[in-house]
Amino acid sequence: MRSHLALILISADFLYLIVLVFCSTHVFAKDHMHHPHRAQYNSTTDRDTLYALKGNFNGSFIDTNWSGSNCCLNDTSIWFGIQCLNNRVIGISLEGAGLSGEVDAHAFANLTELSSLSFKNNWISGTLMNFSSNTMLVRVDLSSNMFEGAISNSLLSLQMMESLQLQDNNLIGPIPGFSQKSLREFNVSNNNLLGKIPETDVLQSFTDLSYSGNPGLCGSPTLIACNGAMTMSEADDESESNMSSGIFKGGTVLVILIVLDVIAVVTLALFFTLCYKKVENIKQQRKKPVNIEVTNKNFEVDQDRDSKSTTAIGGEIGNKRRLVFLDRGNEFELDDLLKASAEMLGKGNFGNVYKVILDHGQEVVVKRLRDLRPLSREEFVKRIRALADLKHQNVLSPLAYYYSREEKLLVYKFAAKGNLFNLIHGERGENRIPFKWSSRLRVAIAVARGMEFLHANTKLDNAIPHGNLKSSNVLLDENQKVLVSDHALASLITLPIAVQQMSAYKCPEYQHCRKVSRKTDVWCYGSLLLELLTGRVPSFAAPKGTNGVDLSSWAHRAVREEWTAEIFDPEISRYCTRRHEAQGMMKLLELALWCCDKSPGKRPDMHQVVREIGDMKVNELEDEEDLTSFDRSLTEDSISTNGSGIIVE
Ligand SMILES: Nc1ncnc2c1ncn2[C@@H]1O[C@H](COP(=O)(O)OP(=O)(O)OP(=O)(O)O)[C@@H](O)[C@H]1O
Repeated sequence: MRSHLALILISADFLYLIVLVFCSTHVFAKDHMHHPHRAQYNSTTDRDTLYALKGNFNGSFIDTNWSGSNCCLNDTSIWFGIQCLNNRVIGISLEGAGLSGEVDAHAFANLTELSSLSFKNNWISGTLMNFSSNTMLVRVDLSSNMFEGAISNSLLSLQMMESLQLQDNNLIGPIPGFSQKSLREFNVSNNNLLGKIPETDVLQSFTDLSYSGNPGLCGSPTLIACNGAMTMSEADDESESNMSSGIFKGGTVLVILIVLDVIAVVTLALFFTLCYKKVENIKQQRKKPVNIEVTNKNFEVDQDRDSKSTTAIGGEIGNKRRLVFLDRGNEFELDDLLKASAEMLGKGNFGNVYKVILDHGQEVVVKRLRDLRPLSREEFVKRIRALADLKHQNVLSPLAYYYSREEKLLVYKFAAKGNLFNLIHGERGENRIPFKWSSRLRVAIAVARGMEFLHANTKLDNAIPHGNLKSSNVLLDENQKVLVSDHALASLITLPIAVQQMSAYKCPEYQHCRKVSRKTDVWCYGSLLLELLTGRVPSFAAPKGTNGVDLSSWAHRAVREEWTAEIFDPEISRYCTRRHEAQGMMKLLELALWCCDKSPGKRPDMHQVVREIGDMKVNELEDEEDLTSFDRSLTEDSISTNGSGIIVE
C-alpha cells in the first residue's frame, strides 16, 4: 500500500517538474512573440514560408495569386486567403481552392503567429503536418481532403486550440488523448480511425457524431463496446503498476514526499494562474472586427480592401468602385446601390440575394457571390461575359457585375412576380388561387425554350449549360414572362460546393459514376416537370428542415404499378375535365419520365423536348383565366414566405 502511495507521489512530482518546465517555456515563448523587436521570425520568413508552401500544391490559382515581395502590409493581406496582423501571417484560408499535392511536414514551422488554418474542401493528400511550432493556433480545419496516416501528436500541444476539424479524410490509427480545455469543436468523423476513444473529459464531451463513420473506433461516446480494447495510455498505466510493486518501503520517504508535494501543488497553482492570464490577454488582442455588415436597410460592400486593384480589363474597370454594365442603358453607379434601401430576398447557396430600389425607382436584384473558385479578374470577367451574352426572352442574364478581391456582385433585373417554387407550393389554404393546368403547361414550354437556347449557345467547353435548374430559379417578371435564372453559375463555383449544392450533381449518373453532362440538365428539367405535375417538392430542392420526394422513382413506380392518376396534383386534376387536358397531362408525364431516364444516353436533348412539348396546345381561354389567377395569387399575400422565398409551414 505504502509503496503504491510513494509511487503515485513520485509520478506526481515528475509530472509536476514537466509541467513547470513546459509552463515557463510556453509563457516565455508567447511573451517573446509579442515583442516584435525580439522576434526571430518576421514578415520575410512568413512570405518565404508561403512561397515554399505554394510549391507543395498543384493548383494554378495560388501560382498567380501568391506572388510579389509582400504577403502582408501591416494588417492588410496582399495575397489571397491570407490574414495579417502586424505584418505577420495569422490566418490562411484556402477553402475549396482546388488544391492537390502533399504538404511538407514542417511547412508551417516558421509561421509562429498562425492562429487559424483552413484547407477545407480540397484534394490535399499525404500525412498531417507538424504543428508543434504553431502554439497560437486556435482553429484548424483540414476537413474534406485526402489526408492519410495518423493524427499528428503535435496537435496535443496546442493549448489555445478551440476547433479541430479533420472529418472526411483517410486518417488511420488511434485518436490521441486530446485534453485541451479550450477545445470546443472537434470532428474526426468519416476516416479510418481505430481503437478506443480516450476517456479524457474533453474527448468525452463531444457527441458520437464527432466520431461517426470510423468503423474501427469504439468506446464512449459511441455506442460500440470495445471488447477489451484499451487506449494506449490505459495499457501503459497497467504495465507500470505491475512492474513497480515493492520498490518503495518505509514511512520516512513517504513523509518527505508528502511535504514536497504540498509545496509543489501550491507553486503549480500559481503557475497555472499566470499561464491562464497570459493566454486570455493574447486572445483578447486577437479578436478582429468583421468587415462586412448587412442590415435590412442597406448593404455595404467592402471596397477599401481592393485599394491595389486598379487594373483595367479591356478599358472596363479603370475605377475600382465601378459597376461594369454588360449592356447599354440602365446605367447607375455602385454608390447608387450602396445608398439605396435593400431588402434580403433570400440566402441562396451561392450568396445572399437583395432587392434594391434605386432613387429613380428602378428595382434590381443584387447577388453577392460566395464560395467562388479562386478566379483572376480576367477569368471572372470572361465567364460573366460568356453567360451575359446569352440573351433570350426566357433567360434572365445579369445586367452588371462588380469585381474586387474581396467582393463579387452580380446585378439582375428584379422579377416582380417571384419564383415558380412559391407558385406551386405557396400556401395551400382557402385563400389560394389555383395554379391551373394551362398555366403550368405554359411555364413548362417557356422553361424548355430557355433551356434549349442555353444548350444551343453555351460556348464554354465542358460546361453544363445551366447546372442548377430548379423551381426557385424559374422567375416571373411583372408581365408574367417566365425567366430561367442562375444559368452557368457552376463555372464560377468551386467543385466541392457545386457538388453539395447544385441540382445537377443530384442526378443518377453523378451518384453512380461522378459524371455530369448536358443530359444532366435534361434530368433537372424532367424533375421540374414532375414538380409541376405532382405539386410535390423534389428531394434535392427541398428547403432546409423539410423532406422532399424522389419524384422520378415515385412517378416511375406509379406508372409501373398502374396508379398514375393518383400522382397528379389535385389542384390540376380537379379542373382538368376536358379530354385534351387530361391527354396533355399524361403526355407531359411521359415526357418528364423520358427526361428522367436513369441512363443519360436515353434522355431526349432539349431540342427534342421543345418539339414534343410544342405540340401540346394551350387552350387560349383557359390561359386568359389563369393569367388572372397568377396575378391574384401573388398580390393577395396568399403566399407566406420567410423572406427567403421559402415556404414557412
Ligand atoms: N432577379 C430576381 N428577381 C426576383 N427574385 C429573385 C431574383 N433572383 C433571385 N430571386 C429570389 O431570391 C431568392 C434567393 O435566390 P437564389 O437563386 O440565390 O437562391 P435559391 O434559388 O434558393 O438557391 P440557389 O442558390 O441554389 O440558386 C429566391 O427566392 C429567388 O427566387
